[in-house]
Amino acid sequence: MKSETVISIDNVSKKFKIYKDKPLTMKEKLLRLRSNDYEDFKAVDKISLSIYKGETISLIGHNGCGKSTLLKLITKILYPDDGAIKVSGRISSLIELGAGFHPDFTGRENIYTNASIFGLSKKEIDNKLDEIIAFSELGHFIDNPVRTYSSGMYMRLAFSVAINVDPEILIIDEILSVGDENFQKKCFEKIDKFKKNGATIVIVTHDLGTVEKISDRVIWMNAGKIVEEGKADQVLNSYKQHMNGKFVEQKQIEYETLIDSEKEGVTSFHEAAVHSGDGNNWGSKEVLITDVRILNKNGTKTNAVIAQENMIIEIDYAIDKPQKEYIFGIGFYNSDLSLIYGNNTEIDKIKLEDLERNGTLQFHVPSLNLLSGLYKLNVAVVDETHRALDFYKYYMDFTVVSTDKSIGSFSIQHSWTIKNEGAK
Ligand SMILES: Nc1ncnc2c1ncn2[C@@H]1O[C@H](COP(=O)(O)OP(=O)(O)OP(=O)(O)O)[C@@H](O)[C@H]1O
Repeated sequence: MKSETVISIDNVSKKFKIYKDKPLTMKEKLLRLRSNDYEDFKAVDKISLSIYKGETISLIGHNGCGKSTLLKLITKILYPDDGAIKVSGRISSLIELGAGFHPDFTGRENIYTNASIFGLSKKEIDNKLDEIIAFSELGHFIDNPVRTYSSGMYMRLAFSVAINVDPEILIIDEILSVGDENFQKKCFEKIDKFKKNGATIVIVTHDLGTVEKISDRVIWMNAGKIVEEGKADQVLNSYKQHMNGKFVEQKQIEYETLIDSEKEGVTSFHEAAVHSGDGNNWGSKEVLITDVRILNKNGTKTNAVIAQENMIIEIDYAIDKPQKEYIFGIGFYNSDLSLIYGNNTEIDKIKLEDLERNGTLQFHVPSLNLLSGLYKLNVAVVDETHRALDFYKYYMDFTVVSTDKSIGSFSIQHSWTIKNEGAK
């Protein structure tokens, strides 16, 4: 594959100005009510990359990491502050679609002006016209001014032109937002044809399924830099793990904010369960569950955990009336409210007889085998006859994020093999 380099990006940087307090109105400008202070922000930071003829490359990364800026630098919509980009071959881009359309011209007229921007002669456009119109599915609307088009119609026309000019290099930014499902399917078929004909494709999309399907190489960007590049499954796996970590971090912040507001008098999960009167808490109260926490692998209280990591459920209790024996239990429910896992100290043959008046029990999970989703936690203490002392149904919700995309609730270690020889 590593044949001819068609796009060479050499130590390229692009910065934008971020205004701290930009004057907005004339009055603010005249009276200098706000400063015009700004900071330089590097959207693309010293990137070097060679893209080879016939490769399909996907750029991935979270919002604002510089993917679109890099595409715009390749297509010369923007120019780098530093470094150099060399492109060899006819390039067509599906970014800023329809930017060159004149609103008063008809769709047909705009095809001519737009396709000529891509370097096609009048004759070449004549030959392609029917194909472009048919692809756009605009029918007789093609002879109406484009200002009368819906945004979807406008995009379809722009897309049809860009994709039908036989580019050697195709640059695509989030095409999945163009048109309905059938139109998108058609676009993908067309892209597939390009690929088979040896065109080079650079695509930006958040649709990781598409990335996995079409890419020869994936480039993961963060804060204007390349974090990792390589084969799709390898880079996507690192990226998904990173994104799961970010998701959990965000959840953690939300959770901590919630805990802070609880301190300020907002009802806790625990109190809510007791006082809601919706039947989620019952028991004789001779033994009380006073608090329950989920701790992540760092020992931090949380309501979001990463699959395959260590998790601990801590249960604080207070004994009002001592019992002959205590059985503590937990249960996990999925979002359909089906019990997916339950365990208690009796099942595990742990006899709890002479407990301190106040104490804490820990339920250790060295590697949580749940799939991504929202789960509910039940916690209970009962006596040796299973009489409820304190029983919480749905004590709290917790989120699990997993890189395993299997369906259901549990991750199961598995492999697929195919046995051909001798199979009947
Ligand atoms: N013309 C501009 N002026 C100022 N800042 C800009 C400009 N264009 C982009 N930026 C900033 O540069 C950063 C990178 O933007 P870019 O559009 O390249 O990100 P992206 O990775 O494509 O994001 P997304 O996935 O949301 O499309 C962002 O912080 C954005 O706000």
